[in-house]
Parts: sequence; structure tokens; C-alpha cells
Amino acid sequence: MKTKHPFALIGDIRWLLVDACSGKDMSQSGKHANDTLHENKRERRRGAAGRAAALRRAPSDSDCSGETASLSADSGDRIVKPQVAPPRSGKSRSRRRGSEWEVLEGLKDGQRFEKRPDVFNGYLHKKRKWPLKGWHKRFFVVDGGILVYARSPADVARGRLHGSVDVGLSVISAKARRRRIDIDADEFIYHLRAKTPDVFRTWLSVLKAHRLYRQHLLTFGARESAPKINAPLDDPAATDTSSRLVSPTTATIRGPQFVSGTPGGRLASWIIESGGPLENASRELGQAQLSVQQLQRLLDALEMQQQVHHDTDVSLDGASPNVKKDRRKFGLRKKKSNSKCASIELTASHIDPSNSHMALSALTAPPSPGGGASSIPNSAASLPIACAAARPQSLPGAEAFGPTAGPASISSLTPDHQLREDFTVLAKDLVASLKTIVATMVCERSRLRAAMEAADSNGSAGGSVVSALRTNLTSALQQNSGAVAELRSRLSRIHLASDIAEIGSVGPADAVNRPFQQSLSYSSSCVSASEFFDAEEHEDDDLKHEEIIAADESGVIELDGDSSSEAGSLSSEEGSASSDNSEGATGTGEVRARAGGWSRRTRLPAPRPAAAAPTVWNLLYKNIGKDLSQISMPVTINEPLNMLQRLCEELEYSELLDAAAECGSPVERMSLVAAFAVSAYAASAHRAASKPFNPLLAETYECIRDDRGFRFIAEQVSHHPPISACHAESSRWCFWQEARIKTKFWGKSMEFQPTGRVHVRLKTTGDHYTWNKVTTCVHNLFGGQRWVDQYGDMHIACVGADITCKLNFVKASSWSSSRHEVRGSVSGAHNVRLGGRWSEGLHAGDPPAARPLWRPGAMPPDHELYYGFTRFAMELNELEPGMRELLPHTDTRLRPDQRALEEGDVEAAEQLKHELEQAQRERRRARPDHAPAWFRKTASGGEETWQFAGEYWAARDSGFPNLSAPRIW
Ligand SMILES: CC(C)CCC[C@@H](C)[C@H]1CC[C@H]2[C@@H]3CC=C4C[C@@H](O)CC[C@]4(C)[C@H]3CC[C@]12C
Repeated sequence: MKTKHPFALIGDIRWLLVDACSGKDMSQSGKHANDTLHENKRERRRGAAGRAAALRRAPSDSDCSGETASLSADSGDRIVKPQVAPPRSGKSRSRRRGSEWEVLEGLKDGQRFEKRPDVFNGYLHKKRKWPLKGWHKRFFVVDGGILVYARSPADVARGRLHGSVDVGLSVISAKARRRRIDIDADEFIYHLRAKTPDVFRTWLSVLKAHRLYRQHLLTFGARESAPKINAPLDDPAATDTSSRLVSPTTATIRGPQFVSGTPGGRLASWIIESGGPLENASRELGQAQLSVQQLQRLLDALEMQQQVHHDTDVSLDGASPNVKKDRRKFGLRKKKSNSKCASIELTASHIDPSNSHMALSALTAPPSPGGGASSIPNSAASLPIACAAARPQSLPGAEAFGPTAGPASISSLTPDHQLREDFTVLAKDLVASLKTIVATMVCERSRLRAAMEAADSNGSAGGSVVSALRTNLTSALQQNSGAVAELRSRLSRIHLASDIAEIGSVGPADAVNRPFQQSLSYSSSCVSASEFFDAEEHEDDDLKHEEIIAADESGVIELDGDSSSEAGSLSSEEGSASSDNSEGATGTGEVRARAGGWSRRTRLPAPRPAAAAPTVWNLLYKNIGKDLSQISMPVTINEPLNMLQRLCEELEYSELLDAAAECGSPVERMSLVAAFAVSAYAASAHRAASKPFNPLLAETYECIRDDRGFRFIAEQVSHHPPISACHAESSRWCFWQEARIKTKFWGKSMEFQPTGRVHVRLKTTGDHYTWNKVTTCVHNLFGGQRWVDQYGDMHIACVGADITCKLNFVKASSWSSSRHEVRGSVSGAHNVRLGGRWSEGLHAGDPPAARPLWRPGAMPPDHELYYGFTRFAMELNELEPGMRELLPHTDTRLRPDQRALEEGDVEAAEQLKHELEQAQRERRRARPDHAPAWFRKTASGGEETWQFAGEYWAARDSGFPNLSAPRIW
């Protein structure tokens, strides 16, 4: 089998995605697309040659051979002149459509890079963390393939690092013309810019060398210890905890090496495919273990707080000797902090080592070599303690928490109820992550079983290999389930020990019954790391440097939303919407019996196919050597819904609009509209694994929900760029929007930015609300477990009225408790604060007086196996009895490939999808000008929008007599 080195594939993946996602759909748009593609390929060959040449003159042989070559953006005279050819900066179209981004190549198959490049450092400008604009001058040091940065060399020396990244595992792209280097480390994307072309070239060559060296280390596992990530440079405590946690990326990389030495077959492919999920599961387990420890410590903190309360009532002198002893034992003292809250410090040396061992290692352990341990913003970060755990390397002023620094500051203590909330959040996260692990194991078990059966029935000579594998797997599964059981039992012990009544069992059933308030972490006392970063960067003293570089330097690939590419794994993604979508539950997901005894389905006809979602890696392995444009992307990365239906899905919580329409107070109305706007994002929490079908041009989708009192119609009005327009109405309101989605691909993550505004008009009051959409980002595209984040500012206006609402969807960081958080306020006659999480609910006002506005329904049982769909999502593609005759032939429900996928017939789905897309291409050639049937383009205020022409429903009543829309299937 011809293989290609995995690192070399990273560049290809970029290619693949750019091509595949560019909306050109390769063959889809005929000649133009083909031309671009060929140009791309030519460009790529040239680029590769250039890069190879550059590599031959790697910087380790160059002038930068001193102990530490130094570089300053300010003083040109200290610049070390590299002998490296500048990266191509031709004007031709390149892989990043129209720009000149060069993606650094990885280690090729068989290639080695043993010589450790010199440590290198210097200043670069780093784009400020979202949402702030501008650039900061930062001091970077790359050593052994790990790049770290801080504000100044002194800060680096003191270990006050702002961040670090494994350049071997990142996708690095560079643009010479702008002196830009972007490093996509999955969790973070660093946008860097060099002051001069020389500085740029030097850094690029240095990074290339360090990257290859690091990849060499990862591949050939050099004896020398892997560099630590996220650890202060001079941190003497070389904890080995990290080696236990395997990064998913590392795991992925192992795949092809194994395969190249093994005959193919399903078993081998299982081994490749399961690498990511299993490693992820084991990483999650490690994380879960930390969470359990943190729960324990939180519980301790709670207990201590009770004692503090006690002490305030009873003077210390009068306190029982035990209390005094305990307080001494914990080195407990009240301390004033900058924050509003008092803080309690625990002195590490006073903590009972048997209890604190894990937690302390949590405080000191760096994440896994691949940054894996931190690649998912995890529950572990929900707590003050967790923040402390993450701070040592990441936050200014955190050095005191360092492993050798003595006092491990545990938490800035917060009011009791906040600790309880934190406990609940963490416990819930823990349960969610355990469930994910179990789901992964279950899924992998069945896939392995299938693979083994196939191997057995082949009666292949590999019998002994198979049985060895079987034994290994069984023991791995046992170990893992043992660990899960252990974690569960520890968790339940913690629950028993805690007297936090409202937490109770954290199973889904309880989650349903849990009062709204408790499902939210209103105002964790823990300032999240992201807040911290932002605050810190705000006060930065080199503000004057900030705007030195134009702010529009995003350097992204702008793609149409027609991404029809890469694949996913089966693993369900993190996210914790609790609720009542589950069977038998009441409320939004209730089974609504219809006239005639028909009731809506509560389950899809078939679970997601087991062969679902080979990763892009695997896809590439199977197609190595082939022209990438020939690879057809499997339908298994799709979910059996399309974008039109996803727009309808945003009406899942339409009762919020009903309530707004009935509400007398403008501020309250705005709050309810805000809750509705946020609720549109809830579904995404469980849906990172697959993408919706791209609607064909002229495809329509209607949804009449008498039970919910609305009817909805959507149409695909443009194909290039893809635009879906929709309109819904009830007796109380109208809702309309169009989805035109800009996609930006960063290497390991993909951002989706819908443009255009959403509109709601309340018929009762005449209020017309409009708002923008925030960005959705799918992280970890190639790891086992993708996850979704949504961030940005949303402004809701009420046309002609003096009331607005601003909401900020907080960007997740693995160290913050602000995952999925939404904060904002309504400003009108009076102001109301809003807060919550897009996956958990929104509340108005400040706790404890906060009022719930919305909470998502519970996920149905086994939702992981059914694409992460809610009940409402499952119902969207259901063909009600008698409906077929009433629908126009363009309705999505009649689309055969999507239906086949829904029914689990992957082969048919694949074949049909291919045919439909082919037919669409032909139609496009024959009739390039297509006029949508139900929506008209209008220009309002210089902006083109698509307005519903209003004829659909009348036409439907008369059986669509004059439907001119083409037959699209
Ligand atoms: C399979 C892998 C590679 C990619 C998966 C991409 C999925 C998760 C992406 C592709 C397009 C995205 C959608 C684009 C637009 C919107 C509209 C917005 O109002 C809510 C989010 C929503 C609905 C996004 C959810 C996430 C989404 C469905």
C-alpha cells in the first residue's frame, strides 16, 4: 500500500477542504471550478518544490546557530539573516483562494529530522484575542518544536507565559506579502505578524525546522523527553503526568504507520478509525478523574465555608477545638482580593497529601504533549479550582501557583450558592463526559465486533492477530469500563457525602426535574481565563503598538457555505443540554397525538450508520496517490436534514415568540425575543459530528405545525453562493431570515458566519425585531471528537423603538468556565441583565432573583446514536400520512438521498446524492439563470435580501397548478 506520511497530509487536508468547501464542489460548477482546481494543483506542485528547496536550506544550517539566535522586531541590526528562499508570493490564485498563503509541509514518509534546531526567540506581533481588535507585540521562544510566548523576555524567564503551542501538531500557514504566520493549534489560532520581511522569513524557516523536528520526535519517539507544553520554561518540576494522557492527534498520526505494515481489511481500518475515539475516551477519562478530584476539593471548600459561617456566628475562641484545628490544617485565612469576593487560600503543604495528591497534580500537570488534555474546553475548567489549575502557565501573576511555589491557591471563595452551582456544573459535565466515554466504547465495541466477524468469516490467516487484538481490546474495554465504574462510584460517594440536596442524582431524569435555576452557573466567582486574558490585554501598556497593523488582517479563506467535505467520527460531542425532549416527557417534546390516531415519531427510522464518518485522515489514506478532486465525500458525514430544515429547527422554541406577543412590557418582550434568538443555537451543542445536506437549487421545505401554531416555508434561492431563504408565521408573529453562510477554514477548525439578519414581527404589538447571527465554530475537525463553539456579539433592535438588547456569546477556552456562556442586557425603560448558556438556558435579572426565560428540552434517549437530534429535529423530515400528495415536488421530504440516509441505506444515499448533484450541474449548464419560485430579491438600504412573495400557501391549497420549478429529483 502506498502511503504518504501523515504530516504531509496536513497540507493536503487544507487543500481538500478548501477545494471541497469552496462551494465549487469541484466538478460541480463546471469549467471554472476545474480551471481553478488545475491552477491550484499546478500552484501546489510549484509550492511544494519551493518548500522542499527551502527545507534543504533549513535554518539549523544557517546563521542562526548561536545558542539562542535572537531577533527583534524593532532593531533590524540584530536580525539574523536567513538563507532561506522567501516563500512564494506570486499573484496567482493559490490554495487560499486569491491569496498567497503557504501551508507548511510536514515530515514526509520516511523523512527524518533528527537534529534539534537551536532555540530561537524574538518579537512578533500577535493579533489580540477575540473580541478585541489590534495587535500586541509579544516575545516568542521556540524550543524543541514548542512555541511559547509572553509579554517580554523577562516574563518568559519567570515563566509568566501567555500561551504555548506544539508547532509539530499545528497547521501553520504563512503569507509573505503580509508577513503573516498563522498557527492553528485547534484550540487556539494564533495570528502572528512580523515587523519586517526578514523577520518574517527567519521565523518561517525556524518554525519549519522546529516543526519537522517535533514531528520527527512524535513519529520516531526520540529518547529525549518530549518538551512540555504550557509549562513555564524554567519549570523544574518535570511532571510525567502528561505522558499518560495521549493526545488525539498523536493517536491519529499513529494510524498510517500501523497500516503501512499491516495488510488492509476491516480490522485494520477499525484500528485506524478507532484510534482517535479511543484515545479521546482515554483522555476524557483522565479529565474525568481530575474532575472527580476537583469535585472532592469543592466539597471540601463547601465544608470549610460552612465552618467559616459557623465561625462568624461563634467567635473562634468559642469554636470547637476541631474547627480551629481544621482551619489551621487548611491554612485557612480570609483574604481581601481584588474581586468582590473574599478569597481563601489553602496552603498546599497543609493539605492532607492522601487527599490532595491528584488535585495537586492537576494543579501542576501540564497537558498532554499534543495539548490533548486541553483540547476540549472541559468541565474541569468550570471551577475556581480548575481555573487555579490552569493558571500557572497561562495567566499573569500565576507563578505563585507553580508547582514549587508552595501555596496552591485553591479558590477565591464565593458565596455558598455559587460553590454549589459550580459543583453542579462540574458534576453535570462529568456525567456528560462519562456518557460520552460510554457511548464511544459502545460504538467502538460494535464496530470492532463487526470487523472481527468479517475477519473471522474471511477465515483469514490473521487468526492469531485477530485473537490477540480481541484479547487486547477486551482488556482495554474492561479497563475502561472499570475506570468508568470507579469514577461513577466515586461520584456517587461524593454525592452521598455532600448534603447539597438539589444536586441529587445527576442522571438525565433528574436533570429534567431540576429547577431551572440550578442548571445555570450564573456568576461563578471564578473569573474565567478568557476574561482574565482580555482584561489583562486591555490594560496592556503597549497599547500604542496595537493598531500598528491594519485590523482587517484576518487572513482567512473565505469560502462559500457549500462545504461538502470532510468526515466525522461517531463520537457524540460534548454539551449538556438537559431536558424534556426525551420520550414520555411533557412540554415541547411531547408526543402530540394527531387527529386520526397518527402521532409524530419519537425516533428516526435508523440510527446513524455504523460505518459513519471515517475521518478525513482515513479518507485520504484510502485515496493516497489519487487526484484529490476525485475523492467523493461520503454521505456519511451528513445528517438526514438539510439547511432549510435547520432553519426551521430554529423555531423549536417558538413558544417564546408566542409569549412575547402576549406580553405587555416592552422590556420583557425584548427579553423573550432574546431568549428565542439564543435558543436557535441550542441544537448545535450535539451536532458537531455531521453536516446538513446542501439543498439543491429550487429545493423547498415546508413545515406546518398546527400544534405549535405556525407554518414555515423555505427555499434554496441561490446555489453560488448558497442562500436559503425562509418565512414562518403564526397568528401572533412572523419570522423570516435568509442564511448565507461564510465559511472560514483554519486548518483544524472551521468557522461558519451566517450573514444577513433574522426578523421577527409581533402581530399583536407591531414590534419588528431584527438581529444578527453569531459565529459557529467546529473545532478539532480531524480529531476523534469535534466540538462546537459559538461566539460573537448579537444586537437585537426593535425597529423604531428605543429598546435594544446586546448579547455576547463568549468564546470558549479550555481554561474557562464560560463555555457556551451568553451574557448581555436589555436597555429600555429600565435595564435588565440577561445571562446563561446557549446550551442550557437564559435567565433575566441577577441571581438569586433571576428569572428563567428559557431552557432547552432534554435530549431523547440514545440521541448520540441518532445524530444528536432533538425530538423536534427528528420530526422535521417526517412524511406524515397523506402529505406526499400535498407537497410540491421540490419539497425536501421527497428528496431521495436524504431519505435513504435517514433509513440507514448508505449505499443508496451515496449513489442518489451523486446522481442528484450531477443532474444539478447539468441543469445549471442548461439554465444558468434560475428564478426562485417563492421568494423575490429586493434591495433595501443597499442590501439585497430575499422576501417571501406570499404565494406559496394559496398555491398549495390549489395543488400547485402552475409550479414552474424544475424537477430536481
Ligand atoms: C462534519 C463536520 C466536518 C462539519 C460539521 C459542520 C456543521 C456542524 C455546521 C455546518 C453549517 C453550520 C450551521 C451554519 C448556520 C447556522 C445558522 C445559525 O443560526 C445556527 C447555527 C447553524 C445552524 C450552524 C450549525 C453548525 C453547522 C451545521
